[in-house]
Amino acid sequence: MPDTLPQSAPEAAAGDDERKLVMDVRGLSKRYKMTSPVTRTDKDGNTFKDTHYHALKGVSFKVWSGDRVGIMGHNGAGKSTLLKILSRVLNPSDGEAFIYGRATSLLEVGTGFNPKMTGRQNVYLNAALHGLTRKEIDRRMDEIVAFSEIGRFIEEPVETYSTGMRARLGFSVAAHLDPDILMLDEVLSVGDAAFQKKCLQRMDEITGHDRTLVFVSHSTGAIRRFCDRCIWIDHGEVVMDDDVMSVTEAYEAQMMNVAATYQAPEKTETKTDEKKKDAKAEGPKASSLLEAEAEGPVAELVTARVLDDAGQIARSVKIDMPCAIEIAYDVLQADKRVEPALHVRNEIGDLMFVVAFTDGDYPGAINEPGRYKSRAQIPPNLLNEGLHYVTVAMVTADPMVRHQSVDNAVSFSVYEPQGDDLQRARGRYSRNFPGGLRPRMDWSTERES
Ligand SMILES: Nc1ncnc2c1ncn2[C@@H]1O[C@H](COP(=O)(O)OP(=O)(O)OP(=O)(O)O)[C@@H](O)[C@H]1O
Repeated sequence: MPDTLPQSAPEAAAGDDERKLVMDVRGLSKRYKMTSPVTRTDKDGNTFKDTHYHALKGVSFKVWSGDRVGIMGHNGAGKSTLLKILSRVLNPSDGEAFIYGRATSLLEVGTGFNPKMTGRQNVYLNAALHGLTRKEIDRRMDEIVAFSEIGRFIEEPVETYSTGMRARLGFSVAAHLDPDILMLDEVLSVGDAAFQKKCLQRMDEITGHDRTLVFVSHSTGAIRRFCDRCIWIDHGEVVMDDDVMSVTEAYEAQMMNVAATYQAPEKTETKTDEKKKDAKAEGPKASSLLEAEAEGPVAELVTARVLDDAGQIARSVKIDMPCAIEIAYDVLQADKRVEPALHVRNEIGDLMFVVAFTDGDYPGAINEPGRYKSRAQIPPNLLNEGLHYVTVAMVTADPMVRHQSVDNAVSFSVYEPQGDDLQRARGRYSRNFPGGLRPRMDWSTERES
């Protein structure tokens, strides 16, 4: 049980990979002492009083130079505890974490500020603590101050700074220390995503292909934007460690119920009341809003799928690519003119848009019984980043009656791929876009004078 974390362990400095091993985390555990004990059951079924909270339970992983590792998990999963241990702010109860190379954690830099000293003095102090000589600091000082956007406040004591200003200066120092490994906790950068991006761009500049990033976040969008690998921590344990898309998709499926496919439940010969009760059970809710119920159902959704631009089922779609909602449905009565409709909501339930049925191949609408398949394409550069839930409705026109509505039948997340392709709707705006939509408009500009 080590009291301190060694900065390096010589026997493991070279990895079995072509790239260098920069972080070797072996069986890290952390138990916090609690004021009130909890009752637990051991594997033999015996109960006992435990005065510790097990925030991390045997976490192991390796990081190689150039990895950009996202660490994600629910509130209280143990992410910050892990980062604190890696930053040597906290000792583990068990296990070891070897770090090879110069690691900088925003956690250390930001929290290391002396409130009575000016911003400038703190930059000297912190950079010196990280091994920079006075000359090196002098050379970088102007850049650090400019990058932090602190302006003349750099001569004021840090205790007069807002939380955001303190975080910006912390970022700026961290980003100018030329670290081999940069560790960031998104929680500390709340409020200014532009700055976060700037810091990561700076990482790219200074470390080129050997950059290593460990980035803690709740946001699958941020992790996808900045990382290529992701470790999912749940209740203090690593549940998945893989490429960023596989892990974030699995996380969204489990934690946010994202499901790109819907299959109608098997039909049973139950009474209408029981059917309604069934519909309230888990999963997408199917409700029959039936004026025509006496005549039996008019149309029923059978399947729904979210497809990417290659026609594959997709739980996540790139913001600058089209995707499609494909539905199969049974029309059960003649001469009803069935028209499917889609309602798309974002993750906080705001209605983004409603799509009516405008398929020109069926000008007279669908009025023959049978199974139909329709596909509606959502254009690229329309939806904002984040989760989207699609409700599918079966409607008849003249008069307008909604016969079935399957709430949140399918869902998917829109994400922005990495890179700086200005064809995307982002332009040069680096913050998270407010608003439900993020359309790319065709601008035209003429010089008038
Ligand atoms: N000093 C402490 N004493 C006791 N329990 C603690 C302490 N610090 C953290 N914990 C507990 O350990 C667990 C993990 O906390 P941690 O901050 O690492 O989680 P997290 O994944 O970073 O959460 P969040 O996403 O909310 O920031 C939580 O249940 C928390 O209440």
